[in-house]
Amino acid sequence: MSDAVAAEKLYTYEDVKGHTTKKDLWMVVHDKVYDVSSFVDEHPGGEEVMMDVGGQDATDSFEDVGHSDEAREILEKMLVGKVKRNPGDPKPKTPAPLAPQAPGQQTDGGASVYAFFILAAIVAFGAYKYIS
Ligand code: HEM
Repeated sequence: MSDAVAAEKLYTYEDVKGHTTKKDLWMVVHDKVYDVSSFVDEHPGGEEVMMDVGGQDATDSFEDVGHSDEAREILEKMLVGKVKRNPGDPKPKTPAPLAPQAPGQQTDGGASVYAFFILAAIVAFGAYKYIS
């Protein structure tokens, strides 16, 4: 089935919950439904963790590991549809928004500027020693 067609299919959490065995394992990641049965055995992180989230929303577990782009490509190939949310179902998990930067707060950019000056001072000191 092509991704375009698969993405049109809607499944409720009730539907997803019915697929929790190793041979028939579904999970939800970012509100999309995946049939990961073919991948359980090959998962570099082991089958146990996959079984743990079978039939459930695995977004947090998947994202917490910091999976590679390759892992995401594998995931997309197993897409079977989208979640149809009913009242009481787990809330959608959207990508973590970039934290708004409070004024005066130290930023990563600030930290690297700091590191640059330290480095520059070391180089300057080295050059001074070399010359004298
Ligand atoms: C169907 C969804 C998943 C796919 C396609 C997938 C794919 C992969 C791939 C390709 C790797 C190798 C490293 C990388 O490329 O990032 C990996 C590693 C890993 N995965 Fe997953 N994964 C899935 C779900 C999960 C879930 C739900 C967990 C739960 C915690 C998990 C835990 C891990 C861990 C701990 C590793 C690291 C293994 C190691 O380096 O020793 N994965 N996964």
